Amino acid sequence: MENEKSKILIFGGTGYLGKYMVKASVSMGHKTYVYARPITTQSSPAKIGIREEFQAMGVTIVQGEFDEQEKLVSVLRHVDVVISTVAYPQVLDQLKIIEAIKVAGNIKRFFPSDFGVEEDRVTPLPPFEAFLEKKRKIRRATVEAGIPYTFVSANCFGAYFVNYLLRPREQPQDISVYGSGEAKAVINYEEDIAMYTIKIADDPETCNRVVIYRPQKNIVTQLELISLWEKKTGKTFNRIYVPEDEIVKLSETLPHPQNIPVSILHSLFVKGVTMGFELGEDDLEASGLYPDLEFRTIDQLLDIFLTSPPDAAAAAF
Ligand SMILES: CCOC(=O)[C@H]1C[C@@H]1c1ccc(O)c(OC)c1
Repeated sequence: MENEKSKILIFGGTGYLGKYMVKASVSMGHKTYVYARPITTQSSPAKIGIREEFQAMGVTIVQGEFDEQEKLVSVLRHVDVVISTVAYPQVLDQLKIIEAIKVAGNIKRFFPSDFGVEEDRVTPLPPFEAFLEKKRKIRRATVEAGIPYTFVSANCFGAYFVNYLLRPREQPQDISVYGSGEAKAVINYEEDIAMYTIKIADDPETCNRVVIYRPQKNIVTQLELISLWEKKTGKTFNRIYVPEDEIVKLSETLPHPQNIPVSILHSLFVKGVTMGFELGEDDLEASGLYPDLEFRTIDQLLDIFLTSPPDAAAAAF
């Protein structure tokens, strides 16, 4: 039927953003599949638990590796849309997904694992540049393969960075401020990043486009974020400023991969790259696309932290 909801396959579905993506896909009525590495005796209880949770939600889990092309093609033939949220170490494995999509021939939209800064419009410190170069390689391979795509820049994951910057569970007296603390950053709650992505998946207007998630109310500086948190908690924090030249020095002296997160901090909160370019008339900005959908504001996200704080996480590099 024409307006039947797409069947969605998620790679990285048991990972940090992937879990939000799977839940959004199911809650928005899509038949949802997850391609995940086989469970082994080394698998963590959390990885096992999330699969049981997904199965209880009616998610179809297909266990396999990226180099099992026949299995990839077979599961691709059951779906319409592919969303990849694989972590950085698996970014280049997406070349195998692209090859399988070419063989399958039926995929109507592919979202490679972007979801951060708009990687084609930033020039960060070398360690982050090398990280983004791998993501750009996947974007170019997707276009080269003629696969219908949407490239998403969702900017800063809200729960991730509230935990990273404010460390609410530790209730610290001191909070680090990178650079002046006055650079603007775009911070979106992961649940909304997932919901908008699922909505975009079935929207023909967003095919072969870059979509930027930059709602006006979610643009904030570190100092504004800290002040808002002080107001909500009734606490005051010491701002411990980390000068830009110290951050740059760390990006040059720390061994790989520790030099990557410090370079990302520099881009996001010293240079303010998520607000580093004007949206042009060719750019699609998500918050204006669907009147029935709204991003939660930073204020609302901090309220969530007051009542049921999301767990802290650490990206893999
Ligand atoms: C400061 C530590 O940074 C991270 O842990 C990684 C997950 C952050 C990230 C990685 C890649 C990105 O493009 C991005 O854009 C906001 C953010």
